[in-house]
Amino acid sequence: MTVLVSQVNRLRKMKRPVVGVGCASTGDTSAALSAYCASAGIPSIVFLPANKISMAQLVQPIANGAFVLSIDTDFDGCMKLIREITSELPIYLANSLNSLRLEGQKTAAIEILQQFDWQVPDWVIVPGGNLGNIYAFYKGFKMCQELGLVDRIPRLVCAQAANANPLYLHYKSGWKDFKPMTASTTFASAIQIGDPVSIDRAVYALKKCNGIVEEASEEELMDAMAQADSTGMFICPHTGVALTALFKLRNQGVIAPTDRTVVVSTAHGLKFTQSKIDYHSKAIPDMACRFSNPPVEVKADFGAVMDVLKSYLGSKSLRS
Ligand SMILES: N[C@@H](CCOP(=O)(O)O)C(=O)O
Repeated sequence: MTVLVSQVNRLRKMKRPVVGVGCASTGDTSAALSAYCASAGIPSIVFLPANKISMAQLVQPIANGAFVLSIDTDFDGCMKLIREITSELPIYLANSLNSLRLEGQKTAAIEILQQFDWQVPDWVIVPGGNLGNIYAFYKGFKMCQELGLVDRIPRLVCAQAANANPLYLHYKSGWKDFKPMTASTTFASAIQIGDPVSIDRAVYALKKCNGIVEEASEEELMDAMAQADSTGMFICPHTGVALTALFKLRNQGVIAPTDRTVVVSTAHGLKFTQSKIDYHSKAIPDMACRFSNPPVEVKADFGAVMDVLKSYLGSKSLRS
């Protein structure tokens, strides 16, 4: 996002008619846009689907002084509106159909290679909603290959929530006609997108790298998130979707035990505390919440606390 906002800053200094920068968002793009615009002193305008993003996501553009429109539609409806509005008003569109976003996003691929000392991973798994990221990763890896920094590129996996899986269905149909859909509610709310703007670029990227598309049910993604958190991470539900893809592809033998695999994590878990609390309280209808860790309620009494602790420690020593 800083690449795009820096460019807008430059355009404004050249007296080009850009009054503000706008985006439709499921919560993360809007946070980044409003922060960088606030820093640069540029007005930001964000279109958000009403009641479909977390409180922690909503508060960021509000706090950063963006003009926030909470619109009674889903992300795809917001996206359609912002495209129409930005073609009428001098507002610069910041969603990932803008190639400046992709230029910034592709640096994640370069960082992966650099952090692996230019050893190419075998697989990179990326959660997919509006689908700018999956194309940007391909573009970054391809650029490094063309520059001679690496001699091959990884196979990419795009991971979608089963409730918002137009790319997955397209892949499973053998890349026949793409059918946009109305995405259903998913805990992976940032990828609750049925009509992704970068569909053509994503398909191109996946074909070029012999890529795969996987999907995760609500239970699978929440279980994966809880399992990851129990190792000391604190991931978002979208990363849970990507981890599910890893589990599935390992189980199918597609990804081998020795394959070096990167799972891309796209948001901080603290943005999604409500769904984590609901999971650990087993408060999600029709979900077993197999890895839940509910808090134990106990009286403020020494004996009562000793009892629950002894029982807890006993279960631990039995296991070890
Ligand atoms: N998940 C995104 C959706 C918009 O995607 P973009 O990459 O086109 O900005 C968000 O957080 O808003």
